[in-house]
Amino acid sequence: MVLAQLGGSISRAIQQMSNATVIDEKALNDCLNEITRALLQSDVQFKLVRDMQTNIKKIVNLDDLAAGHNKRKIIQQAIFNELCKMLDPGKPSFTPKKGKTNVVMFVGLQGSGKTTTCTKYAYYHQKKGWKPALVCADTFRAGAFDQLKQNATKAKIPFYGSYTESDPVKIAVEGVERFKEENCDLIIVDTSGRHKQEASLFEEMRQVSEATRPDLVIFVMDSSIGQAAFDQAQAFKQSVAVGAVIITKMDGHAKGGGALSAVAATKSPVIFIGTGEHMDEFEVFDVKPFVSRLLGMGDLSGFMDKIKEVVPMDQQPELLQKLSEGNFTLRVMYEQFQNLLKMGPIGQVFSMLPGFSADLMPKGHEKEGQAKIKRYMTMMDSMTNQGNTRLPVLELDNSNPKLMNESRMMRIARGSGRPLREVMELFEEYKRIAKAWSNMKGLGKMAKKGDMSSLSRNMNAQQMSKALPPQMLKQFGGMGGLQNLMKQMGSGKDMMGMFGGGDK
Ligand SMILES: Nc1nc2c(ncn2[C@@H]2O[C@H](COP(=O)(O)OP(=O)(O)OP(=O)(O)O)[C@@H](O)[C@H]2O)c(=O)[nH]1
Repeated sequence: MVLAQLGGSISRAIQQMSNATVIDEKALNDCLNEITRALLQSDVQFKLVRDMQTNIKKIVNLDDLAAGHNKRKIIQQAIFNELCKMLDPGKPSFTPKKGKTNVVMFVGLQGSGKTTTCTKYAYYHQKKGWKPALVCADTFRAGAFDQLKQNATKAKIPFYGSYTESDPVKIAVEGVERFKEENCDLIIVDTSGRHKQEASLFEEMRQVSEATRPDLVIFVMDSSIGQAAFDQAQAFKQSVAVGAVIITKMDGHAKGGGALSAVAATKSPVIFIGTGEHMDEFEVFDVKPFVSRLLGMGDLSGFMDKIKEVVPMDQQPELLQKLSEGNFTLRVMYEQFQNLLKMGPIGQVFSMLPGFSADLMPKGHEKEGQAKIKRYMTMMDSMTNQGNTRLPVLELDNSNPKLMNESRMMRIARGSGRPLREVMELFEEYKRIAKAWSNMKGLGKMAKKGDMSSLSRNMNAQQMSKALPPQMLKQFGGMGGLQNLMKQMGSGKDMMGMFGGGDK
């Protein structure tokens, strides 16, 4: 069961309980049993699930709730809170301070994605203006240094390691010293992984940790680890002071419930998740939006954050303005293509913008996607604009598709050296994106005002579902999830409303 299915099962259990004529002990028990089953099937540790059930029962004392109390909402709130609690140990992890020396050590089993994650972590911070550096203290796996070196070179991050030295402690100390001298503010030490928990791995890890005195130890865990997650995470925690967890391969078909167990075992928060093999397939992990999404309640603020992340700062107000006007000219499309190309694989995120479907930059076919976009841009370079024509109509700034008659298309094809068929394809693509864009008009206006709750007042779920790109709608848990989210926004007060619905 992948996490999305887990969310679906929990939401269904809540829904079933809500459909009961009276919410009594039996309805509550049925609901909790259903949730327990779903969590266990997702590899969440038995004890955690049992504790969750007990806690909910303690909070929701049906006998004490006077008539008129909204029992359903109280139960729903309790479930939401308990899930958040499972993922949130209650104290934040150490946060590296920019400009100061921070040493961060990565630990985990072999193949968990540790080396890849070290580079992702470095790259993430580098993009935010940090000066990261990578030290390869993995002398166990032949090729580990080459892998780190390759990744680091690609991301232009300084690295340190050795082909001949076999003592990981020595390499770690030398590397950390070197980068301290070079004033790097984030020194990342990658350590060896082994096939399974073994004494020598833990001893080596402990020695590296003792010698380098890291400010933070991050435990990297593959999301497919299953029920073994709790014991494994705990074993690492007992040897070194694990302070944070990163879960990798969340893009796969793993059950993912092990994440919940790892948090409990290490009492450390999940700080990032890995969502692919690429350097930037790496996301900051936030508990509440994650649980909201898990329960199919969507994460609208996440969408707006993503716009902020992918669109350059100086273009954001302009983009929101254009979104709110719904006036999608070819020039707007050209500019967004430019952004998309600059971002490379992160362009996946961009596909959350209206119309910019994943088809434009399909996962695993980014190169082809980029080539197509470049071809489109070459053709658009041959369109009339202020710089290259004295004609009264500037094709690039026009949003009327009727303007593009055959003679114009032929001229563009000739000018760009591309076949007419491709120019026609470009216009089809443009019309499709422009339509999706115009549907977003309302959302753009509200986003500009910063008033998300007005969404529910001004748009119904049906309109909204049309306005959203399909993959985003999916993320909200489809039409049902969107309805729930909008109800919550309607009440706008607290998380309780997220589950929507009338009183019982
Ligand atoms: N799909 C997917 N693959 C990932 C992710 N993170 C890492 N990988 C892949 O997992 C495999 C193992 O990753 P490594 O970084 O070599 O693992 P490691 O834990 O450093 O292994 P050792 O150095 O042997 O301990 C590689 O093929 C990575 O590309 C992720 O988030 N998603």
